Amino acid sequence: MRRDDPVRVAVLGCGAIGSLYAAHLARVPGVEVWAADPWREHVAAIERDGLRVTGQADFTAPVHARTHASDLPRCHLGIVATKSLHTADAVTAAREALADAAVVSVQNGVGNEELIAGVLPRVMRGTIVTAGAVTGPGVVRYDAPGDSWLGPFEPRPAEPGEIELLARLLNEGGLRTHAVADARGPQWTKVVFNAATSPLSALTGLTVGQVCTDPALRAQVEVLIREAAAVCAAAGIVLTRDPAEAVEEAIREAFAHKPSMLQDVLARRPTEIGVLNGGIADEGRRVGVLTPAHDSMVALVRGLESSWEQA
Ligand SMILES: NC(=O)C1=CN([C@@H]2O[C@H](COP(=O)(O)OP(=O)(O)OC[C@H]3O[C@@H](n4cnc5c(N)ncnc54)[C@H](OP(=O)(O)O)[C@@H]3O)[C@@H](O)[C@H]2O)C=CC1
Ligand SMILES: CC(C)(CO)C(=O)C(=O)O
Repeated sequence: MRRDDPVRVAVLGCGAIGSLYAAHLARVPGVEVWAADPWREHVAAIERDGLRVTGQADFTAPVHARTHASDLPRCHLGIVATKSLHTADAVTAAREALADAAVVSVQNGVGNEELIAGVLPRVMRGTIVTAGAVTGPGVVRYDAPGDSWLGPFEPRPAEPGEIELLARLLNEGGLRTHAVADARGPQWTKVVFNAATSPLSALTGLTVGQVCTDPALRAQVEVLIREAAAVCAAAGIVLTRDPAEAVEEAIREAFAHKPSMLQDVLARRPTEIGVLNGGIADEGRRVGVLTPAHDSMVALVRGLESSWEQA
């Protein structure tokens, strides 16, 4: 990269999270953001009017958008922000644009980095607590701020300088981000929180704050946390914060947010239950810890999904 060249960042999946990260990065001088998303009206609106952020921030940023990742130029950095079910397709379609890029997953759950590394050379683990939802073509509502953590994906790591560069650009754009040497702790800490709260929201229709403040549901949240924490302990994964603290923070900062799994249920899309509670259950089997509560969540959410096919 020459000194005066823009830093080009590709964003794959320009939904809630892709839009928030694309818009914040696009307002950093010297950064050019290219988003790929199949939704034609959204892409057309972004190209025409820019990407508008409402809610916790209010600005519009110039983002290039395309419906096909094969139309993106060569980029230095990539952000994968599709749902996990679409990770493999998204990176495969973007393989030319990202052939020499360092690429991060900002998705929830486990297993996305492995899929990205199956196609692309240098990968980062990313964990984000930022929350939002797309409210119409070209517009994303920023529901709750939150830190992001970026670190190497051990089998095919991005270079430390690339991780620091992306963290610096996100910080300059207004999203507080930490470059860390080992991102597994933050990632599993978020997985535990999501797996303890998102399926309960998805099954009841309640926001994250409502789930965490309803005494009966909160008791289930605690059971799910205890089971997941036992799996992490047996697997040698060190959580970076007490999940109970994350629950309190969600009540304070994101009370009215509908978790992305609830957004999926409301839109009758397949959820990420398999990479959240399913990921914990798989790890539990690997290390010999039973996970009946997470198994129940997987069965219930999968049952809900299959009811749509049968309706
Ligand atoms: N929403 C939130 O507040 C949070 C979400 N997350 C995580 O972030 C990730 C993204 O979630 P979210 O932004 O909510 O999801 P959205 O559904 O809002 O956005 C995903 C976007 O990716 C698009 N897409 C699907 N397939 C492809 C493809 N092959 N190439 C490019 N784009 C594609 C989707 O289009 P289409 O709809 O047509 O399929 C959609 O527009 C998930 O892992 C989620 O768990 C993490 C923290 C908070
Ligand atoms: C923002 C948060 C933490 C809410 O549960 C989330 O990860 C999601 O919506 O999936």
